Amino acid sequence: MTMRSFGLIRQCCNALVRVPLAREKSPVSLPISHLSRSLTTAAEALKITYDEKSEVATMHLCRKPVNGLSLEFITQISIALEKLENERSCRGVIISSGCDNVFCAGLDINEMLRPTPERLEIFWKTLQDMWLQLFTTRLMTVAAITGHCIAGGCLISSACDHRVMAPNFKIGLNEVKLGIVAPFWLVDSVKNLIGYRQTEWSLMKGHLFSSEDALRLGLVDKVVPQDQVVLQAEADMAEWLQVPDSARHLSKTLMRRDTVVRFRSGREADLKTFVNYIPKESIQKTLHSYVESLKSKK
Ligand SMILES: CC/C=C\C/C=C\C/C=C\C=C\CC(=O)SCCNC(=O)CCNC(=O)[C@H](O)C(C)(C)COP(=O)(O)OP(=O)(O)OC[C@H]1O[C@@H](n2cnc3c(N)ncnc32)[C@H](O)[C@@H]1OP(=O)(O)O
Repeated sequence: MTMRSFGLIRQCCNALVRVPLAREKSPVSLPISHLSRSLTTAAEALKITYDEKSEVATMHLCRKPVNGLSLEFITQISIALEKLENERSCRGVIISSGCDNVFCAGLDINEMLRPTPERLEIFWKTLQDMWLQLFTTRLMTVAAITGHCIAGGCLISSACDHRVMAPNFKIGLNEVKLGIVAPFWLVDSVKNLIGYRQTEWSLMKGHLFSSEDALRLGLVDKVVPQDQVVLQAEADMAEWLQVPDSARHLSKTLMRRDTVVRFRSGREADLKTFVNYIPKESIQKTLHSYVESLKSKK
């Protein structure tokens, strides 16, 4: 197998000074996070490899301990996606995790705790952009879900084209448990997979589905033992790439158009809601208690 890492991407990801490169906005300077805490450096957090033979890249999320989506991390993912999208030979990307038993625990909650208004706004815009990129990319996208996949984690997996998950983990939208509400575009992308009622019910309860239930409902496409998830994702990717790229991408565009149109017309209002809602004292209290409960479960 001929593997090479994307020098350009690594280079880009290591130097996070100006963001974002994503479509639909001009670069802005980033206030450096003093809140976001991770056991990995920005350089270690995202590893991209490319297999020339299969024409498939792997985006390995390694922001320990739980791949919490901080502004810097989302920006890295966004830049990497853009680079892969522009790499003509690349036809697909597998998104995998380097965190034990966690694919992604969603947004880094620290981003929402006592945030500065400026950073909060950039954070949400960058998340919106990253989601749109992933949801509409010409690349075939497969999520290799080797662990829990919660809220923002489900944002990533549900934006992909195909999902392989390990058994006995949790997946879904639990935002209400944090006293917040998932954005409509994330809800729409989950609804596209599992239908209205299951989405409504799980959203209102903050219910996380087991891998097995997720398979039954269509929130994931396959459940295989944890040590086979990546291999299965690679095999499924190879099968998917037998379909001509442009026809596959046009079909995806056709199917996702309504969601994208709704997103584009609602994204400004969604941003306003987020930046107004998160700093509220009542929300801050609930978020704080939630973080405390995570820490005290040990
Ligand atoms: C009308 C109003 C409208 C709109 C409002 C606006 C918009 C909505 C806004 C936001 C949408 C948010 C989506 C999200 O993604 S919120 C995040 C949701 N995620 C979670 O709830 C996951 C929480 N984590 C867990 O359940 C577990 O950690 C686990 C199952 C993923 C893993 O369990 P483990 O036992 O393996 O590990 P832990 O010991 O629990 O965790 C290790 C370490 O990591 C910290 N941590 C976990 N998750 C997060 C996180 N999401 N962000 C930051 N930090 C996290 C955890 O506290 C531990 O830290 P310490 O080692 O104790 O310091």
